[in-house]
Amino acid sequence: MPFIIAIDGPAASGKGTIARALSQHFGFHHLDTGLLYRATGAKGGDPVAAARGLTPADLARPDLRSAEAGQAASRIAAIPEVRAALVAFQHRFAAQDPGAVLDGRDIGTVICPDAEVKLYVVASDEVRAARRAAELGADPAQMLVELRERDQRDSQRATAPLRPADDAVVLDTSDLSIADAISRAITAVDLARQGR
Ligand SMILES: Nc1ncnc2c1ncn2[C@@H]1O[C@H](COP(=O)(O)OP(=O)(O)OP(=O)(O)O)[C@@H](O)[C@H]1O
Ligand SMILES: Nc1ccn([C@@H]2O[C@H](COP(=O)(O)O)[C@@H](O)[C@H]2O)c(=O)n1
Repeated sequence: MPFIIAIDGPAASGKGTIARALSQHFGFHHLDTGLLYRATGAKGGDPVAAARGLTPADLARPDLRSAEAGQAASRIAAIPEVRAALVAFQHRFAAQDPGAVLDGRDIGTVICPDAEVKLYVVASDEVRAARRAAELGADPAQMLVELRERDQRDSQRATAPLRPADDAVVLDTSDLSIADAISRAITAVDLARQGR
């Protein structure tokens, strides 16, 4: 049975950074599920058809990390048929040996509710905005508005809203260096592997 690590949390909290590090440390596959929604939103046209027809080339578009692509993703992610179209791909990905790390908004609650480890990564709004602004070369105040708008939409939608699974370990990275955040995540996974 593959070992599954589910990582969820609000925008720019550090999910992807931790997920990449865990996948390298444990030799697991990694899927940034936000990319599926970003690519769907960026395609334009009917979002349900776009989600059903996603190709590897769509996922490799160079413009997917922008704030605009994030907002477009968040809007189409509220459509239940879009989410349904992306489930099978995520399940296939998670089924790979020896294990997989998936990060997103509904991994521990909807996509992989039986994941061996569930992390819910958070950081204060201001810290997240500052980090994302530094990454994109953008204005922190503008980023704060953008992230809050996206978080609100993601957590208030009816289907698969952003929320921690009941059995998730909450990891607040506000005052943690990247190395310390990764180290805590590795410890959480090591504990779960010992108990397997
Ligand atoms: N603990 C940390 N300390 C400082 N910077 C960090 C930390 N964790 C992540 N970062 C930086 O913050 C930014 C956002 O991190 P990351 O992309 O991992 O977040 P995310 O939750 O995956 O975002 P998204 O929801 O948009 O996919 C990146 O520039 C990353 O390098
Ligand atoms: N499992 C997921 C992953 C992402 N979303 C939506 O996509 C947006 C972009 O995600 P990033 O992780 O790249 O920031 C995000 O704001 C969500 O609306 C999702 O719904 N479920």
